Amino acid sequence: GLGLSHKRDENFGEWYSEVVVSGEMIEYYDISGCYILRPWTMSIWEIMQAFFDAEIKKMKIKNCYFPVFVSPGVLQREKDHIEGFAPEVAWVTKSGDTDLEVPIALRPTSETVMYPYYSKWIRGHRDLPLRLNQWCNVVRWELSNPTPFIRSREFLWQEGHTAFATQAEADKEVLEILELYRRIYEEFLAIPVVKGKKSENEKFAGGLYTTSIEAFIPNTGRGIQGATSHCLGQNFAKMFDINFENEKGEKGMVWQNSWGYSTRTIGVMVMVHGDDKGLVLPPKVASVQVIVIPVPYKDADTQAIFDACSTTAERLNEAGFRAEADLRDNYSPGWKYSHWELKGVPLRIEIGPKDMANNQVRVVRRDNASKVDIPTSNLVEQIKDILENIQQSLFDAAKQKRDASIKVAKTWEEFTTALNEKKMILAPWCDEEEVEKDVKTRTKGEMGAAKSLCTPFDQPELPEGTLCFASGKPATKWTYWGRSY
Ligand SMILES: O=C1CCCN[C@@H]1CCCn1cnc2cc(F)c(F)cc2c1=O
Ligand SMILES: [Mg+2]
Repeated sequence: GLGLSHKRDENFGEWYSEVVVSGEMIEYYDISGCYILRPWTMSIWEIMQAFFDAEIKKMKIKNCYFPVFVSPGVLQREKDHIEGFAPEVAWVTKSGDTDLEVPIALRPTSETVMYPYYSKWIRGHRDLPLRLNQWCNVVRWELSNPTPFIRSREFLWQEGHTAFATQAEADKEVLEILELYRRIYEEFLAIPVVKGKKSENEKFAGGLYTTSIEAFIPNTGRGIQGATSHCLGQNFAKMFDINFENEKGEKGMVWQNSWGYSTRTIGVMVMVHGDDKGLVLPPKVASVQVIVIPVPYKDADTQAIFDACSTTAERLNEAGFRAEADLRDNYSPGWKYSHWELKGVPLRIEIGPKDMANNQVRVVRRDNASKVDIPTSNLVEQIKDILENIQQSLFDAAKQKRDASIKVAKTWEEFTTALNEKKMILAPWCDEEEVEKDVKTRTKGEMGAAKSLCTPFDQPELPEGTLCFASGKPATKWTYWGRSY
């Protein structure tokens, strides 16, 4: 029968795996770490993509498509970029039963695929800025525990790759893109995130600096990187000889950025908003925002009830909402309620004989199960208000839970206590790499080590003489720490 067999607060991992399948988002696949993305997932991905694609087009960024295959030569061009990642690279070694002369890698990211051509295309300052993006899949043969959306061997993302004449232009774009990522999380997925800068230890090794948005999963007490926007500096320009002649005829290397977000966003949304009845979709990304369900009664006029349901769905769709009527005659109303609750549809409309007689419909919210009767005369306006209210209250609830998971720690004792309480820890840090490595060593365990999540742009006051929680040296900044995905 319907209904989940795992409770969110009892066995989060089992609950998560079951809810993405029962909600018809994911189908497990016969290759470990690979998942089938069903329409219920793709519609969410497409809604976010439509927003982000429109926004980058306003910034004059153009879409392109580079091959998925990478020749080994270029992939290994950047030593410290690739060394740590080598085990994750998947290789094509045969065609048919013939070995390839040279094995070919599948792109884990496209810097090394694209930048030899950036070198070719960029000659003079008039060729700048060059700003390209691609929507594609990438392959990373992850070895640690695969999790739908969160950690898979193939995933969908967009990757932006831009080149500028000056560092100032690059710095500015890094933050413009990061703001778009914040909007995806906070305005569409109703998930609060922290904007900040990654530590030297956690940043993209091939780049100059990394900014990110960090989310938090209170149930597991783990931070999760939501999206990244890197300034690559001139590192890749040096490696791939990407230079240009400026107005004065001088040769200079370009300044580059690369930035991406992936289908991981959807997994974070499931974890943050889901409950024991299944998915809970924020209206902004719900492919069905309102499901209309007929409640026929033995001697009532069933056809009239079904017609009222179709009309109600039509009126809502004409008003720009995404509504459907579930008129299947082989399922009971009760079965339909559970089914669409599992799938996380934000709003249910029930229409039975009494509702018909009173020219009203019964509206049930998925987030708080509240019921209200609405006169059909004022339907569109009230549905609009309720959906906006659901979006806002999902965000508010998630923010309240996330804020309750943040703890300030000024000493090692307070830090480890908060870590064991599954908190996201805000601590004063001396910003020394060795100290961060030391924190990882000292917190190693079966739950995984703690690491820095980001140094928030929004820095609290740091009183003179505040000491680092881990080293006792003078602290220079507040940084978020925690276990992470
Ligand atoms: O994070 C982004 C945004 C989109 C464009 N790329 C950057 C940096 C990607 C960092 N990264 C991340 N993972 C990798 C995995 C690999 F197997 C590999 F060969 C390389 C990488 C790798 O460079
Ligand atoms: Mg990785």
